[in-house]
Amino acid sequence: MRAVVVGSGFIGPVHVEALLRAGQDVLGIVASSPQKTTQACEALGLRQVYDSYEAVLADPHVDVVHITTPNRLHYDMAKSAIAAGKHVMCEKPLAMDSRQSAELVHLAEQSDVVTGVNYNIRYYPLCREAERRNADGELGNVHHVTGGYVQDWLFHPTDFNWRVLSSEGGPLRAVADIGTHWLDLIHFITKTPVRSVCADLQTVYPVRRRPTGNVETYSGSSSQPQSTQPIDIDTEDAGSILVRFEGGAHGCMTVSQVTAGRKNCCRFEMAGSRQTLAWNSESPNEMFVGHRDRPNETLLRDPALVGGSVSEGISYPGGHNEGFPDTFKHCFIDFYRAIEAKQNGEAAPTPGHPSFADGHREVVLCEAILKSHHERRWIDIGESGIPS
Ligand SMILES: NC(=O)C1=CN([C@@H]2O[C@H](COP(=O)(O)OP(=O)(O)OC[C@H]3O[C@@H](n4cnc5c(N)ncnc54)[C@H](OP(=O)(O)O)[C@@H]3O)[C@@H](O)[C@H]2O)C=CC1
Ligand SMILES: O=C1CO[C@H](CO)[C@@H](O)[C@@H]1O
Repeated sequence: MRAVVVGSGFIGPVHVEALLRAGQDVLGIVASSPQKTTQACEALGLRQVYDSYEAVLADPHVDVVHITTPNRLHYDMAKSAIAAGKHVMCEKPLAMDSRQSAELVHLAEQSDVVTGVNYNIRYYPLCREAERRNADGELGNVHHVTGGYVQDWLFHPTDFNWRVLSSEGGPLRAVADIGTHWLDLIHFITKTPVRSVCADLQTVYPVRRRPTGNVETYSGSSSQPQSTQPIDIDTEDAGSILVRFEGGAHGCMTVSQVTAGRKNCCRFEMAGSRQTLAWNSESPNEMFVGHRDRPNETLLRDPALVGGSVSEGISYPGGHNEGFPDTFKHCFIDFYRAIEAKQNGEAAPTPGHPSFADGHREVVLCEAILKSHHERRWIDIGESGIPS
């Protein structure tokens, strides 16, 4: 398969590297200007310098596009890629609102292309082992799930990124940007949808200082001091969200982008009727397995120590640690297998890559969370996906 990545900021190059490690052919990367495109292609050793996204879509040699641009561009770019007959791997969140994400699901269903949303955290091997333990009944009935996703890269009021503006990233920020990773992960492990939410969101800095130049994600600590101007912030820095799952399990998710010292910490503790599982993305190669009547265990990521087919998603032996970039590689391996299966008229492999329907579910949850916060009450999400 021949892929092109769109967006050359923080995560675009991660897609390129993961694709190359997954054995795919990457033709080029497209940035926001011809000059940046040339620079990015040179830095990554890519041969094809496209003038524009339109030129990518017009090129019959391109099979797949990876969309890694700011959130506000996902809908239009994904829609035009589907119309051009390209397979699409889109970064999360899938779209700015559920009208857009529902339309993308519909367009994908009507097309012959394979589509996906990069909820990569599912691809940490021990998260897959948690999914297997739940499916095989080792966890028992899940009573409740706690945890969330916290970071510190927007800790100072002088930290700035397009995500803090609802016009660029969507009306929810911390919840959409990182909370949806947690919600997707818990859904992946439990296969149980969230049916109600009760949210309390917090904007710690209602005004931030915006640098007058461009700022790439995570560039805050390394960038030179520059001139800034005050800007009103209309998105949340943090939030506490109670959830109720279908079937009655309870949950509690915390999100924050202003928690000093937590660099990129997605964690869960899942209490089942037979055991408890706890995992943290900052030490992703170990998982706590809690017992009531015998000593607790620490399970290390090791292909020899996991069950079912989980070892197929592990590339290195125990002790040879895997991390963030490897999750992209494994997500893309699954995605490209689904493309191959479709082309051969075979069923898609299971459990499969995160789909546009998964992406839409997360956008719907974001809307329910925002509604709950505004109306200061529990909001139900029905089978139809419409919050009430
Ligand atoms: N799954 C994951 O783990 C992660 C997912 N993401 C998601 O990826 C997306 C991008 O995030 P991130 O990389 O952090 O953001 P960045 O701002 O670092 O990068 C986005 C890039 O897109 C470029 N861009 C803007 N408009 C266009 C255009 N029309 N055509 C081509 N390129 C364009 C920007 O260029 P310029 O700066 O010149 O405007 C910038 O280089 C977001 O949706 C985010 O949620 C991000 C990080 C991790
Ligand atoms: O996984 C991730 C790490 O942090 C980034 C910045 O908040 C997110 O956008 C991203 O999805």
